[in-house]
Amino acid sequence: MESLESKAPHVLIFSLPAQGHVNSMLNLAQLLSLAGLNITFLNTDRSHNRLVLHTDILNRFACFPGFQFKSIPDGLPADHRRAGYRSMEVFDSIKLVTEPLFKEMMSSGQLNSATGQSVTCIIADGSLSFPIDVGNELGIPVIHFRTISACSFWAYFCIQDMIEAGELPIRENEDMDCFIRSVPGMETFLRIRDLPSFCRARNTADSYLQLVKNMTRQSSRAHALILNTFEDLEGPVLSHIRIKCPKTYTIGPLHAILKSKLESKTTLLQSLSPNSLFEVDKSCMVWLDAQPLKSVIYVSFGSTTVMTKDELREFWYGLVNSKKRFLWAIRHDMVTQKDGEGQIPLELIEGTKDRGYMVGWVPQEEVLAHQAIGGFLTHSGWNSTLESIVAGVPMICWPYFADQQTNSRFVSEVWKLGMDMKDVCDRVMVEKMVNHLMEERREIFIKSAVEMARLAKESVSEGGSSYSNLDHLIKDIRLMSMITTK
Ligand SMILES: O=c1ccn([C@@H]2O[C@H](COP(=O)(O)OP(=O)(O)O[C@H]3O[C@H](CO)[C@@H](O)[C@H](O)[C@H]3O)[C@@H](O)[C@H]2O)c(=O)[nH]1
Ligand SMILES: C[C@H]1CC[C@@H]2C(C(=O)O)=CO[C@@H](O)[C@@H]21
Repeated sequence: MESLESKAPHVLIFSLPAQGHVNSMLNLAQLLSLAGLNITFLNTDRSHNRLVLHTDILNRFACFPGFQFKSIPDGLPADHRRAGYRSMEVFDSIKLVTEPLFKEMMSSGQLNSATGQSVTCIIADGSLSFPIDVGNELGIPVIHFRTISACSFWAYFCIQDMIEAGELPIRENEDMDCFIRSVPGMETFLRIRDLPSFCRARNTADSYLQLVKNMTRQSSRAHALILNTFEDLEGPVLSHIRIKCPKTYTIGPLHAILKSKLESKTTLLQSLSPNSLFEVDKSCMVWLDAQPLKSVIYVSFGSTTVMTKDELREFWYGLVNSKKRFLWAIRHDMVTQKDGEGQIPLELIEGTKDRGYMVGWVPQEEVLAHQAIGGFLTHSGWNSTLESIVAGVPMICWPYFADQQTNSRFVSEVWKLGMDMKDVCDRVMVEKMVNHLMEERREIFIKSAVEMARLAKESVSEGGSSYSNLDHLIKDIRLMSMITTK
């Protein structure tokens, strides 16, 4: 006779080594820990070491007795510049080095909890498919967590259809403003230039195009799919995704749901701090305190974007010429060739002294929530987009790569939360966009930004869609730890 035996749920969470991924996966880990689940968080050695160096992460999770960090090499040399398209090289090294080690760690029990309990469920980064195979071999269910938007996930998912319809590869001299017809639900607004950047490959055999096409389809093989989004934002595209991945849990914005859960546990509120792989410089908060209400445009291109010194100069001139105040987070490795000290034109230095503040890495969530912030010039990374939405801050989008090209189209054309300046980088355009966002067209954007922020907050409050979906996910994880015995 069959009976059900209950094992305490022990979830292994495995993140890709990139800021945008580690950030949202740690937020999920904290939420599941708050719900009483035992969690092992597997990071790469480098991500783990940087988190320990730049955050209070060990302290923050110390209050959860069932929580532990583990780490694994990502196979790249320590001095590898993990920025720009070179960040994609981690997929080769993971295949070569991390994948076999992961199999070994899983089968030898090295990832068991501190009390020796084995893993009952794996939540793997949706850009890694080998954990699904390992889970299948060991009889452990695997949930994919893709840290991008539903709209870009769906565009990736349809790459094969675009190839079969002859829309990819993009032909030489193709009009980039032509609409794409083979991404269901997006026929009336998605242009070629809005496809994830990997779709710009001239050849369908391109290794990155193949990689993102294949990895995305793998999510259908997972037990479930988690997306960091909410129903009111991406409902229509989610109904297409659910045809392929029926159990799709939308539980975002994760940073907001975590904040709302922690607010009800006042003793834990201090555990709300950035999951940063970079050293956070908080000096900008003092500068922001001294700026008038909604007067500052915050500029950041995230953790991976790189740009040439010419592009940097165009942005800089555009900002200074706009005569608006600006706070600019410039990572030390963002510019591909460094300018000589003396080459910065005096008018830029003067314009910045008067109205600007530049810093390496800021506490972004705090910055966006500051009353002095009136706009965000962003690369449209998904975390940044969600953080801006929750803060009700309208955006100018300058997408760099991957999902960002699709996110920026949705921000401007579908959600009307700002403007998209993809594929253009000149000072006149930057100046014009900044003035439109901060002044001329401000009212229109603010109206939709305020409404979307309200919907986002509603979704993470008790009774909201993300709030309930998180409860369902937790129930699902608990159910998985009930194993059938003879
Ligand atoms: O000075 C800064 C700049 C950024 N951030 C934080 O860093 C994160 C950046 O994440 P995101 O906006 O998603 O950008 P990327 O770091 O570029 O993230 C990668 O991962 C994302 C999620 O998969 C993808 O959407 C992006 O395209 C991909 O580049 C956000 O939480 C920001 O709050 C800071 O704390 N301080
Ligand atoms: C390195 C990038 C390729 C795929 C990942 C991604 C995704 O589509 O999930 C988004 O941005 C990146 O960090 C990853």
